[in-house]
Amino acid sequence: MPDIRVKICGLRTRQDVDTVAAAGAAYAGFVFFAKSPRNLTIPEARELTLWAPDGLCKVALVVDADDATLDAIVEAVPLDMLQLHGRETPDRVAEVRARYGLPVMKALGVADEGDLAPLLDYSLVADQLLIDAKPPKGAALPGGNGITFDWRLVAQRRWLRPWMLAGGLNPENVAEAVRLTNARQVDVSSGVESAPGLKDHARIAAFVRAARADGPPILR
Ligand SMILES: O=C(O)c1ccccc1NCC(=O)[C@H](O)[C@H](O)COP(=O)(O)O
Repeated sequence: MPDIRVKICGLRTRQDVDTVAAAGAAYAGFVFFAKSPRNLTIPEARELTLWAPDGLCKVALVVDADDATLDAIVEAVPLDMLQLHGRETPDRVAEVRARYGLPVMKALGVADEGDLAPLLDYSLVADQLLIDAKPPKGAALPGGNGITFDWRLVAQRRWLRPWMLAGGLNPENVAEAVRLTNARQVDVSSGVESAPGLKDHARIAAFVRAARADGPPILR
């Protein structure tokens, strides 16, 4: 079975970064969204991304960020990818990609079949797609809410670009999610936390093992 690539999102400390790298995750996500318990300032993110080892893909997550905000982030923080997690249009995705010369992953929320249609348009302009659960009405955060969607909607699906499954994944359910959907990449945030914004290092290691082994998690 080909390797499953794992993204752990919402890292806030050097220990988080070390744990993610040691566990063998491929991507580390850093959140720039003031309302999030995982939010980082630009200097904090710079410090963590400089600390991160080579080979770990450093992803900045933004929500409907304007050029000035993105300019400030990209100027100060060494990054490998931008994740757009708001209502960015396909044109805006293309604009961001061209302006910064960085790969762009566009996140889209899914609750039912009708939410899948826009994925085609975005797959023409983004480098990757992140298929997440749609946030509940009135939610403060567009992601990181720890809720799943019906994985059968994306089971065995392919788009023009690589895609990543997200939304309510955790060490206990990720193997089943991978088995059912055939996702080759998975993303998690709250499912590896002990409290909002506080990463649980044992759960990070268990998540990566479970995602890759397609078997039950071993929590040590
Ligand atoms: O994680 C956040 O706080 C966040 C805030 C604003 C926009 C997006 C956010 N997270 C995006 C992610 O990539 C999460 O990993 C993804 O939504 C899955 O989260 P979870 O269901 O908690 O695993």
